[in-house]
Amino acid sequence: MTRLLIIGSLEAELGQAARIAVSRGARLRQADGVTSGIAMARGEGFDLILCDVLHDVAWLVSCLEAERIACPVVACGRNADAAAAVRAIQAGAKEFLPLPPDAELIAAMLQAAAGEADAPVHRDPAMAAVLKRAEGVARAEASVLITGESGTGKEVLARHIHRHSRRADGPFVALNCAALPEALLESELFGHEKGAFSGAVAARRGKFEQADGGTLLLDEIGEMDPRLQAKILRALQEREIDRLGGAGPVKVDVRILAATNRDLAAEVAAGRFREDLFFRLNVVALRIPALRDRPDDILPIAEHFARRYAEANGMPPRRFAPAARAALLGHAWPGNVRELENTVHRAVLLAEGDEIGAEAVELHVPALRLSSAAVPAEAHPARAVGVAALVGRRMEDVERDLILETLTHCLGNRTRAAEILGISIRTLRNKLHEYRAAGAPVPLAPGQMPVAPFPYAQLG
Ligand SMILES: Nc1ncnc2c1ncn2[C@@H]1O[C@H](COP(=O)(O)OP(=O)(O)OP(=O)(O)O)[C@@H](O)[C@H]1O
Repeated sequence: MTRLLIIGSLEAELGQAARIAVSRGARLRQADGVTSGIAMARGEGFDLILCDVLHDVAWLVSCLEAERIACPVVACGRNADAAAAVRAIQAGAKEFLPLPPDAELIAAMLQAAAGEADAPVHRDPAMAAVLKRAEGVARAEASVLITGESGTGKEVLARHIHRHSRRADGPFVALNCAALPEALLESELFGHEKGAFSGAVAARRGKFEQADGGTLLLDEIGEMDPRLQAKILRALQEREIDRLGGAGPVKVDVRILAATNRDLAAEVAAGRFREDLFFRLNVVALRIPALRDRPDDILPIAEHFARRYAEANGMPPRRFAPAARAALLGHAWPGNVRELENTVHRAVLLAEGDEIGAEAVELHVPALRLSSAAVPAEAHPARAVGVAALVGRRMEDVERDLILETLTHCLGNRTRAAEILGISIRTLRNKLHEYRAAGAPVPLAPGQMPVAPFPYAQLG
């Protein structure tokens, strides 16, 4: 069920939108203004916020960002209000919904917000077996530990489990445990009272409370520090949590799914992960195979994304030419489905003609394999590589591989890659020039067209 917050008066057209949303199964809350809307969003989780452009959409988006409340905002307004629509999109709204509302458009929006479009696409027997097992355990209440390389679809599988569970009508809440420093992660998980620490200007419910009656996915759980691991264990055992600065425990009814690309058993053996929490989470274990180990999935998933990105860019759907299919099938996909998605997205934009040809399918040589025989294949992608695996390699090779891999991850976006790497754009460009001169494949910048004969041979 999609949890929808409407900011604006429900009289007239917005009320019509609300009725359509409810008839499509959304759970609706309404706020009269941005301030009361933010207060609600702090307390409960929403999948989508619909905000009338009569209110300050830019302020709404920046408040959500400042409070790290991840929720897409769709602005809506009367048809004639084109300037307001442009302003809303510039302010960070995901889309603009013209009023009076179109029922199909609202249905599509709700579906996208609920992540329903991302039901796992599959054809390979290896993946079918994982999904069958997942559906089998979905209706139980046990915790599930989902493992797999980065980008294999662990979150997609977690949503699938939620949808097949008895909690399907409750919220699905996901939190990436690696994305926040420890102190923030703690208040994000358990919430805090007003004044619990400097900067806690208002009380806030944590993810556990937001997920009450539903499912909480703790992504990248292997990155969580031991003190928080102990708190998670207590939440699992006692079914209650303590808000930071709170007066007493709060009961929560949450099913926990955990995901990691690490080998948690090895982390336990190394003393970095609590054994008791591991056993508690690992009641059911699901391992998603790497994409290269389920080759029959490659084309169906590629076709799925080709359709989706053509539609999103207002282009007609096109098929892959035989040579493009062969190229997709022949690649090792170290970045798994995420890499395939990015590759297809780019191919849809680059392809000219009636079919998507091989020249539009840019496959990056897996950076970590460029130079080193010392790094085992399963050590890819870079995030999964322990420092020990790098021993024996030259510093400048590791640096080059890291830079190229980061750039690939950012779809060639130099600014973003430099930001992630913590270097200046100028340094990045200089290095890319060097690599290109040495014959390494440098990913194109977005919008940069490849020149024959070698699509990567571009200025950095
Ligand atoms: N079977 C699939 N069908 C359709 N889309 C998929 C499938 N598997 C993954 N995706 C898409 O690939 C991308 C990566 O998936 P997801 O975020 O679930 O991976 P992950 O394993 O959780 O990654 P990470 O380890 O980085 O957290 C997402 O955009 C997701 O929608």
